[in-house]
Amino acid sequence: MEQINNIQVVPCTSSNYLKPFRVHYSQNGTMKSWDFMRTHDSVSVLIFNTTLHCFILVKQFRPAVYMCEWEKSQAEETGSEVGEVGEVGEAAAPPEEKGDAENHPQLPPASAGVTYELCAGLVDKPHLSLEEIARQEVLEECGYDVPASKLRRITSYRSGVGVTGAKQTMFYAEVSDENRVGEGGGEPQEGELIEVVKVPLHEAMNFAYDENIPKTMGVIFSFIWFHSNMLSKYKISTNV
Ligand SMILES: Nc1ncnc2c1ncn2[C@@H]1O[C@H](COP(=O)(O)OP(=O)(O)O[C@H]2O[C@H](CO)[C@@H](O)[C@H](O)[C@H]2O)[C@@H](O)[C@H]1O
Ligand SMILES: [Mg+2]
Repeated sequence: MEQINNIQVVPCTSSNYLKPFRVHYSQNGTMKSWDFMRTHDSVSVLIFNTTLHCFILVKQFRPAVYMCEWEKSQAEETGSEVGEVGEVGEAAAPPEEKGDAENHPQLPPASAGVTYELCAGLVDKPHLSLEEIARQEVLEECGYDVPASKLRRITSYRSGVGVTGAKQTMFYAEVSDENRVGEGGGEPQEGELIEVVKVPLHEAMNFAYDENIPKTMGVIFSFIWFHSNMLSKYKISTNV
């Protein structure tokens, strides 16, 4: 269980991960503007362990998810509406007054910010192919060593079309226990704290649609993709 405290929200004035802009443009003769964020593209990987017949997901604390819950709890506490974007910063009091779960048991538990996700990573190394980046993420986050050539491209899509428009490319990797070379868990020097989670194949569809399990769209889509494309290969032993 994560322990989150000393929360402090400050304006983000420069970042290696995102840059906000406003674009003005003319569409069919009408002047318009749009606020957007430049971010990195990304890769994600559906990992299926053929020895254990389970999917390998990662589970991690996501500050952005937690802050949505945090803002909701602040609004409930003060009786105000959940604010406009930007008000999180204004509502945030210094940590000694507000940001500490011990003094403020009404703060959401850390688990409110933990999500189940596909193994994924940012495309931030221009000299590497998407497959090579995906391979590294599988190794670092989940501890399986699979050659880039064994990664099968499922598809790509735009994530966050209203705000970032970034492209994510999804891969499928079949692994076995023999490919397991470590614990995974992410790169500690990058501050990554990742838990590797197994979802048995026969539980996957219930998992996908269970709204009590916080997860990304990638998990849901990829489980359905597996169901319609790969299931026949594994059907006999799973009775699905
Ligand atoms: N906004 C941010 N602020 C501060 N530090 C940050 C940051 N974004 C990344 N980092 C740092 O970069 C490290 C590496 O992150 P990854 O490359 O694994 O991407 P991540 O899995 O977070 O996003 C992947 O997964 C999520 C969820 O699926 C997708 O939204 C995303 O596009 C995909 O790359 C993080 O552990 C953190 O240290
Ligand atoms: Mg990641």
